[in-house]
Amino acid sequence: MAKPRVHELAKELGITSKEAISTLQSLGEFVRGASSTVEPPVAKKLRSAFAGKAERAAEPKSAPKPGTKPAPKPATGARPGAGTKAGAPAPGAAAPKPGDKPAPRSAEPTAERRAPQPPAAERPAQDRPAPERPGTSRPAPGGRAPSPGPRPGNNPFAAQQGMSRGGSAPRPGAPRPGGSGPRSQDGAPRPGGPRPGGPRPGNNPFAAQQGMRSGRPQGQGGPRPQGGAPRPGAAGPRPQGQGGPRPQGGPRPGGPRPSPNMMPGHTTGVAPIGSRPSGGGGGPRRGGPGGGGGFSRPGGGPGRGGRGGTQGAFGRGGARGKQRKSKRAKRQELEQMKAPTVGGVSVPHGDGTTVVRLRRGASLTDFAEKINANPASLVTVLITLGEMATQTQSLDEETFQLLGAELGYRIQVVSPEDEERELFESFDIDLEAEAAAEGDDVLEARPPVVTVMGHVDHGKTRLLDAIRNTKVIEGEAGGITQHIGAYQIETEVDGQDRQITFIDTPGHEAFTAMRARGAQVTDIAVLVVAADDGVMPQTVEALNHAQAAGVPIVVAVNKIDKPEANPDKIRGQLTEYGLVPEEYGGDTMFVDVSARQNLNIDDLLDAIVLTADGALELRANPAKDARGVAIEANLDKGRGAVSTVLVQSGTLHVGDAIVAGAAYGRVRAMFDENGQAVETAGPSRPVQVLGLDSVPRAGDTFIATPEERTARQIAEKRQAADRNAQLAKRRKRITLESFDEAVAQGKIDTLNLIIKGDVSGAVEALEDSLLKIDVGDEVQLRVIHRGVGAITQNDVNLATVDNAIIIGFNVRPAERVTELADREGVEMKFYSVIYNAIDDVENALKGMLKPEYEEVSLGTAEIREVFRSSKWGNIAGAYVTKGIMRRNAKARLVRDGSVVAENLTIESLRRFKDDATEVREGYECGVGLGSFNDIREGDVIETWEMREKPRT
Ligand SMILES: Nc1nc2c(ncn2[C@@H]2O[C@H](COP(=O)(O)OP(=O)(O)OP(=O)(O)O)[C@@H](O)[C@H]2O)c(=O)[nH]1
Repeated sequence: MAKPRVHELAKELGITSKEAISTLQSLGEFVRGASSTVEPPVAKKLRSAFAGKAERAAEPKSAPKPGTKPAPKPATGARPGAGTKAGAPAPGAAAPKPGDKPAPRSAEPTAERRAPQPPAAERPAQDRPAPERPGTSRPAPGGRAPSPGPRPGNNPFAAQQGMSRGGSAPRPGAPRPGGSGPRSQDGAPRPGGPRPGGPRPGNNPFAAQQGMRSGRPQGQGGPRPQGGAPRPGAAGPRPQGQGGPRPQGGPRPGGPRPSPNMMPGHTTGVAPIGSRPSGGGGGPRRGGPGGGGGFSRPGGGPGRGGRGGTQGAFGRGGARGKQRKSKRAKRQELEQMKAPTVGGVSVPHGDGTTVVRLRRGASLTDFAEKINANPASLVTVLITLGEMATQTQSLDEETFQLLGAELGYRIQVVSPEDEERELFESFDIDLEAEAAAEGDDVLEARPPVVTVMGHVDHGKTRLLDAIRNTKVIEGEAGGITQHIGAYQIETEVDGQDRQITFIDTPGHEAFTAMRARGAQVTDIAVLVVAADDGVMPQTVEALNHAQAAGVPIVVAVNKIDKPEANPDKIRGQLTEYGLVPEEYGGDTMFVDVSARQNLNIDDLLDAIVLTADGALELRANPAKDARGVAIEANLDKGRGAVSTVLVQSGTLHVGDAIVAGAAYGRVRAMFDENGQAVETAGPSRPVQVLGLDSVPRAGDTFIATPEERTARQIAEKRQAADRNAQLAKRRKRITLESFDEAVAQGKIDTLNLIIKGDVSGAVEALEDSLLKIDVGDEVQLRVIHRGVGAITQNDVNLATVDNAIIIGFNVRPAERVTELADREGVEMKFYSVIYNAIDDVENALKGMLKPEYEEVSLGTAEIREVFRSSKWGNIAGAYVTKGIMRRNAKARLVRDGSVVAENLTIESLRRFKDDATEVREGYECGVGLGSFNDIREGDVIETWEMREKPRT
C-alpha cells in the first residue's frame, strides 16, 4: 500500500495541510511539506489525534476519554507489572512530562492533546480514568495500536523516551504511588519528584521493554540513591534524557540474552534491553547526576541520550538532536521498536509460522534481506546461539533452522527444483504453467528415454552396444564403460517405427547424478541382471534408485547364452524386491537376452515400448523453445565446450540462445550420435551442442531463451548460487578425519566408500582388506561402488548422494573431477600403497570405537619412615624418587621387587602439615593408603592412572 501524503491525510480529516503538518510536528513527527509521505503509523497517529479531537469536541469535558488517550493511563502504570507488557506501547511513553513538551501542545489544544499525554498528566484526575486502565486502556485504544509505538513519544524515540519517561513517568504519575515511593527515598532531589520511581516502572509498555528493568528497579527501589541523582537533572526537562542514559549504558552489560523472554512477534524481546538499562541505568545515574543534566550517560555520551533505549541496543550513541532525526532514522527506529531484541540487537521476529524460503547455500545477508533485518544483527544473534558466521558466508540448513527457531521463522531451504522454478520465475519463465497449458492440440508423442542399470559386469555396456549394433565395447580398456552421452535408435513395434533414446552412461550413478540436480531424465529403467550370477548388491541399489524415482523397470535377464544361466532364479529373486514378472501375474516385463549373441534384443525393445505405452503417457510440445537436460559435456581443445543435451520438450535449433546450468551461449552447431550435423532437435532427441561458454554438468537443465541476454543473466545467477552452495557444502560432507565425529554425534554409523584403482586386482584386494577390518558392530563399512580407471564425475556424484569417501588407488581424477569433488565437498584420498589406504580407513573406523585405557605410571616414592596413628592408621613418610605422587591416584606397594598390594589409593597426601594434591620428585611427603596399613620402611609406592590409549 502506498504511503499517504500529508495533504491526502489532511483532506481525509477535513483539515488543512498546514494544520496537519503542525499537528504532526507537535506529535513529534517532522514532515517537510504537504506532499511528503508519512508512514502508516504516523498517519494513524494523526488520524487518531483528530479523532480524539472530534470526540472531545463532542464531549468537551471528558476529553481524555479512556479510549482516546491511552496515554494517560500510563500513570497507573505505576505498577511495575503493568509496564512490562510488551504489547502496550506506550502509554506511558506518551507521557511527556508536563514540563517538557507539554508546552507546545498545550499551546495547540487540539489534536496534540489527546495524543500527547502531557495533557493527560496535567488533566485533572477526573479526566483520566486513570488507575484502572493502566493495562487495559492501552489495549483499548486498539485502534491506535500501531500508533502505540509512536504514540508514546509521538515518534519512535518516544519509545525510548518512553522509557525514560518511565523513569520520569512521572508526569502523570508523579502523584502516583510509584512516584512517591522513590521520592521518599531519595528525598527531595528531583523536582519532578514524582517522576522518579513510581511512574517509571509501570508507566508504559515501552518502559517495560526499554527501560524496563531500569524502571523497575528504580520504581521499587526507587531507593537507589542514584536514581535520585539523575533524576534531578532529568527532572529537568527532558524525560528522555533520563531514559536515555540507562539504555545506553546498559546494553553491554546484560543485554545479550534476551532470548528467554523473546516471543516472536513481540516486543518482549526487549528484555535484553531492559537488562542493559538496569546495568547501565544504575551506572549512569550515579555518576551522572553530577551534572545538572542528569543524563550522565554511562557511555559518556553527552546528553543526547534521550532515546537511548533502542539505540543503546545497537551500541550506537544516542541520536543527535532528538528533534533533528531524519525521517529515515525515525522510520528505522520505528521498525526497531517493533522488533524484539536478541543478543542485544533488534531483529524483526516472525510469529513462529512465518515461512522464510532460502536457497541452499544462502548467507545471513540473504536471510536478512528476506526478513528486512540488518545482516550484522543476525551475526550477533547467531553468536548468542553459539555459532559464528560472517554476513556473506553460506550457512547450512541446520544453522538456519536454529536461527529461524530463535527468531520465530520457519525456514525452508528450497530444493533444486524449487530453486530452478524461482529463478525462472524471476525472468517471467514459468515452465510448469507452460506445461500445464499445453493441451492435446500441441502435445505429440515422444520416444521414451531409457537408462540401463545393473550390477558390475552384468553386461550393461554390452547390451547398450548390442542395441546400437556397434562394437563399442571392444575399444574399451579393461572393459570400463567410457561412453558418454545418449543415442536414439529406431525399432519396429507392431508394424510401426518407434524410437527409443538410450542414455549411454549405464549405471544408476548417472541416473542418480541427474536426480541429484533435480533432473528427471529417465522414463524407463532397464535393469540388467546376469542370469549366471543373480541379483547382486548393485542390482538392488539400482532398482531402489529407480523405484525411488517412480520410474518403471524392464528387466533384461542377460547372458542367457551361458550354460549356467538360470533366468527363472532371477525372476524369483526379483519378486522379493517387488518386481513381479508378468508371467507370474505381476506388471514387470522380464526379457531374457544375450547381449553377446544379440539374442532377443528386439524383444527387449518391444518390452520397453510397451511398458512406455502402458505405464506412461509420453508426450511433449515440439513447437516451442527447447527445454531439456545436459547429459554430459567436456571441453574440447578445438571446439570449446561440447555438451550433449537431451531435449525434453520444444525444439532446439542451431542459432538458439540457450542456458544450461551455469553455461550459456548460442547454439553454433549440433550433431547427432553419429556425428552428423543436424539443424533441429525435437523432444527426446539427444544432440551434441557447440557454442556454450563453459561446460555444464550432467543433470543441469537447459532452456532456450528468446534473447541471449536472458540466458546470460540466468547463467550468472546460477553461477552465483553455485559459488554459495559450494562454500556451504564444503563444510558439510564426511571426511575420514571427521567420520569419527559424525558417528559420535549420531549422524552416521556407516562409512561409505567408493574404490577406484588402476587394475581390478588391486581394487578387489583393497576392497577385501577393507571389509575385513574388524571394527565391531558399532559401525559399518560399505563399499558402494568400485571400479577400474580414473575417478569420474559419476563417482563423485554417487559419493555426493551417499555421503561417501572416494579412495583412489594408483589413479587420479579425470578431467574436472577434482573441481567437482571440491565443489560438492566430497573427499578423495589417493594411495599407491595399499596398506596406507587400509590404515587410514581403519583409523577412521576405530576412531569411533569406545576409548581404550591403559595404565600409565605416574611416579614412585620410597618409604623412609612409618608413622603410626590410631586415628589415621599407618602413614608413610616417603620420598618421591620419580615422577609425582598424586592424591587419589591408584597405587601399588612394591617390597623387595615384588608387588605386595595392588589397587591401593593414595587417600591422603601431605607436605609437612599441609594437605597436598601432588608432590613432585625430590620432595618428601606423608602418604596414607587408606585402610591399608601393611607398610614398611624401604617399601616403594608406585602410583599410576588409566589414560585413554591412542588406537593403533
Ligand atoms: N556370455 C555372455 N557374456 C556377456 C554377455 N553380456 C556381457 N557379457 C560379458 O560380461 C562382461 C561384462 O560386460 P559389460 O558390458 O562390460 O558389463 P557392465 O555391466 O557394463 O560392466 P561395468 O561397466 O564394469 O559396470 C564382458 O566380458 C562381456 O563380454 C552375454 O550376454 N553373454
